[in-house]
Amino acid sequence: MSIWRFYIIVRTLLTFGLDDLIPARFQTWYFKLFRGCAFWLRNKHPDKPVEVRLRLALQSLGPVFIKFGQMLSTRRDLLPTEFANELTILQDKVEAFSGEQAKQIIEKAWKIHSLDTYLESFDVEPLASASIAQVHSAQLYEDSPFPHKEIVIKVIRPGIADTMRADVDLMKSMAMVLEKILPDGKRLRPIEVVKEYEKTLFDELDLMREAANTIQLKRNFTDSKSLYVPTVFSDLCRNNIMVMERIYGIPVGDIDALVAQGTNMKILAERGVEIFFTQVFRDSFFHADMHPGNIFVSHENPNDPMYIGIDCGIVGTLNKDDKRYLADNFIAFFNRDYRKVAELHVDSGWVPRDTNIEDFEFAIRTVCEPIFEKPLAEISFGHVLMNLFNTARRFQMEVQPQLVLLQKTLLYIEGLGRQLYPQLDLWTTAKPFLENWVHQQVGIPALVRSIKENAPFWGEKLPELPDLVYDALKSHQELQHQQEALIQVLAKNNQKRDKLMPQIGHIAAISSVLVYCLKDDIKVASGLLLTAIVCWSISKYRS
Ligand SMILES: Nc1ncnc2c1ncn2[C@@H]1O[C@H](COP(=O)(O)OP(=O)(O)OP(=O)(O)O)[C@@H](O)[C@H]1O
Repeated sequence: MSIWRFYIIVRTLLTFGLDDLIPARFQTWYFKLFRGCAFWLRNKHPDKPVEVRLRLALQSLGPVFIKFGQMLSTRRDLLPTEFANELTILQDKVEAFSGEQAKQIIEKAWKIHSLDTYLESFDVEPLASASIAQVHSAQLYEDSPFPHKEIVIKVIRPGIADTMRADVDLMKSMAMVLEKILPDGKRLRPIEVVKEYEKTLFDELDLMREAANTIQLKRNFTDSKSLYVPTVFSDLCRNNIMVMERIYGIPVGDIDALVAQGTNMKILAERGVEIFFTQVFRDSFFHADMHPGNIFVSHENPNDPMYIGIDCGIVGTLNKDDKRYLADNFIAFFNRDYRKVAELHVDSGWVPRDTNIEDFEFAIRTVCEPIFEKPLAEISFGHVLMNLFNTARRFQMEVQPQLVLLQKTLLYIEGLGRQLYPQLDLWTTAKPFLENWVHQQVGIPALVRSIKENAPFWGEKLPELPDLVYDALKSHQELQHQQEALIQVLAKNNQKRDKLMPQIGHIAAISSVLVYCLKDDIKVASGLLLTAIVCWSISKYRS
């Protein structure tokens, strides 16, 4: 851990007066003494509210803290609303690194001496520069084996992995301290929050992963009229480099340009919601970094507009249970059946079995009923989900990260849809997707689907079937032989046992006569005679 970096962080936090966030009872006399002596670390922004100071401090601490703040802004269960609102406006602005350096990184990754080997030209001026990577445009040779000449190359910022590692380690240490000193430390789980963040952050560093995600998304939307995903040239991709077709479109946030080219805004807004629900309920694979910088609209066919999606660094995947959870809850919600929502949570084991259903139902009703004061068309699914998660967490539900990612994406999509077309009726657009999915899960369609799903397995096993039948018949025959042999052995044993009984009977009868004649003992003689009678009777009964 770098002492200097630690000092910078402490200095930033103090000069933005964030020690105000430490509860009074933890502001010990030695802390106050230190604070008083450190005159060069005075709060330089006393006029600003503390949430604004927090945002500015994170902004000045660089990419790792900026992205952390952005992630925290979606955790309204952990942060007060004014803090969460403020953190949503954190900007990921960083200075570009030199184009020459980008060239060297690419040459090293491709193991070539000069980019001329593959590229006709390379634009040293970056197209865009973000905290983790920078994007350059380039042109391939006319006769290159790749399908597009105009390409972009995304290059990971040099040294960023080390900076991120050092910052995340420092964050973890701070989280440990916070968990101990904050009165609400146990509930806020700062260590877990940082670990969750660490995973997302380091995933973004691997561009092979992003390339694979992009290829998957493109495959899912092959021949789609709604979404185009640029082609990735996987042969040229490396962990720190990604090469893809260059796309030309209107950034989705540029409403004026969209209107100017005569885009049908209603269809565009509806398609955004449709694409999202198709990804969730059909593909179980969704783009989870839907900020406006990653979404473009094609110049072609403005009346039948098509989106272009880039940057699949963060994607979410859902399993069957997650989808069931979403569909069942949404439908119960829109029927305002809070009891059902509570029961679903308990029956499925999402909240502990001993949860008081009435309390849970009441808590959900309290947060959701005000949402339904609005007309159905204006309701935000994202807010419904957010309120549900926050309530469920109070009842000890561990909300899975993929569901949090989905809820965040949903908020983006809804915001975007309403920005494009304020009258967008979300419920009408989304309902068919939910109902269709639920319909697919029960009854005949579910049976047909299950047969379809298992068909490849049976198709694979079918050629082996005659051999399997032959083997089964053969072993049945062998078993029959073994069974017959066994019956014979048992029959022999039974014969022996059948002879034994009368013999014992005879011996007992003779002994009875002898005992009576020689010993004159009537009791023993009668006992032996009785034994003889029993043995004869048994052998008689068996035969
Ligand atoms: N295939 C492409 N064609 C044209 N421009 C592109 C392409 N890919 C990326 N860009 C440009 O580069 C910008 C940044 O790309 P991208 O979002 O992939 O990078 P990033 O480092 O993940 O950025 P951020 O974290 O801000 O999303 C885009 O907003 C877009 O302007």
